[in-house]
Amino acid sequence: MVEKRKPIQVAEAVKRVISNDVMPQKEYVSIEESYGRFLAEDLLASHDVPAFDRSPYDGFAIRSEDTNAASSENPVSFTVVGEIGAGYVFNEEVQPFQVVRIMTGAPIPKGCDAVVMLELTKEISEKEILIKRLFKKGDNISYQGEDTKKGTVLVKKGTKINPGVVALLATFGYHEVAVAKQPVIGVIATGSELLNVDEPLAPGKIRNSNAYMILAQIERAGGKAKYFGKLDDDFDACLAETKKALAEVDMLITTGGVSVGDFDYVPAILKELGAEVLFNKVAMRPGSVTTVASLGDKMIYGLSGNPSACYVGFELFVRPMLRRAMYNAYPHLQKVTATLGVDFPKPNPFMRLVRAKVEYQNGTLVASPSGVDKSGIVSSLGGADCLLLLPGGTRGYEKGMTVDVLLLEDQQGSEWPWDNIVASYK
Ligand SMILES: Nc1nc2c(c(=O)[nH]1)N[C@H]1C(S)=C(S)[C@@H](COP(=O)(O)OP(=O)(O)OC[C@H]3O[C@@H](n4cnc5c(N)ncnc54)[C@H](O)[C@@H]3O)O[C@H]1N2
Ligand code: MOO
Ligand SMILES: [Mg+2]
Repeated sequence: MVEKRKPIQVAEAVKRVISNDVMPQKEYVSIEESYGRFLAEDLLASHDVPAFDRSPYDGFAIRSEDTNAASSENPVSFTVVGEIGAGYVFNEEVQPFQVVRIMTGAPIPKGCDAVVMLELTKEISEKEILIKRLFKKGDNISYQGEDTKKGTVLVKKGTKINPGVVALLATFGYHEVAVAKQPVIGVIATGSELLNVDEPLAPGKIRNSNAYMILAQIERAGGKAKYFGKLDDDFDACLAETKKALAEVDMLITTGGVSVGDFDYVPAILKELGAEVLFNKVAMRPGSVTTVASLGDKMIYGLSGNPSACYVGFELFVRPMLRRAMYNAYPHLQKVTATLGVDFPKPNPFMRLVRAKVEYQNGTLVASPSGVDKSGIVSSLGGADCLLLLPGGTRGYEKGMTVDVLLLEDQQGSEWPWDNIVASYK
């Protein structure tokens, strides 16, 4: 007798997954290697920026009070007592009616409280300039700490390091950066029909696309993938490889063999391993047979063999655990609303997660499927940058309705996108 599985709602399934603990770990990498990693500590400003009052222009540092009487009819003469470029300090105190020629980025000399741009002065000689208007204290000065103050938390732990964050790390002298250790995620593809990518097609066979897709998804989410190869549908071989892989990884993904077919061995393998199955049926399309289990402190993801179902299963269930394991507080895909670009007349009792593409049309975000909406489809994946969320129900969807979408390429993420998914805002 075929096993009858009871579907649970998507939100409940995700909840069951993330109720498992993760143990983020820290390691240090050089700043050159930090791009794309996740911060393991808050990024603190270790000093004021700027660290000293400085000139934002090429010009002359002045004592503003000396310009009180200056006007175009009454230009005031100043003596140039020195010159400093960025990186140098003028060490004497500037006296009345003296100025220092100063370049952008150089520290304001003692006694001065304003800067006059070169263009606003008249140079009589190397030693004398004229100023024809009044300047106030603070004119053209970048004050110490105006960019940021010592002790400010500039970037939170768990944030993905982008080029701007790298600039901050460098600014504050973090040449060794505390980043989250990348969780190692094992991948096993199962299926006697699977060919290697470099093999020619043969009757009944297909190339193994899921394994490589998952390796890329792991990398996109920030993890480290470890590929254990493809296996024939053979219980003993699959069990042995699963055991071996589990010993070497933080989490394990298998693809294929999770349904109720004669050669779908994943459920029996989980049983044999003594893993606790969190669910084996989710009220979603594609990916309804997605099975997730835990064994000790490790998660085992039995993703479907159907490419679209496999893809969706990763983004919903693996990605949040991976991101949490890198201190990230927004581990789920970011949810936004968009206008539905096409009709979906056929009702579905399960929530549909349609591989789709978002684009701006006259300033409005419009989401349209990136290909045929079936679980076994691979071609829709290439153009997908979001998943349209169409909750299950008795009615279809019309073009123009406002719907929720999950963004696949966004880095901000979401704390929890699964509340208030509305069937249609109309
Ligand atoms: N009687 C039932 N049959 C099926 C059910 C069901 O509930 N009752 N569920 C269907 C659904 S939904 C899905 S999804 C699939 C899930 O199948 P499995 O996870 O068991 O995967 P396989 O049977 O191994 O393969 C399914 C399909 O995917 C192709 N495949 C497998 N691995 C790969 C790979 N690495 N790269 C590319 N394509 C792959 C495979 O050739 C099959 O075509 O079950 C339904 N059946
Ligand atoms: O799990 Mo299947 O992908 O619902 O088609
Ligand atoms: Mg199957």
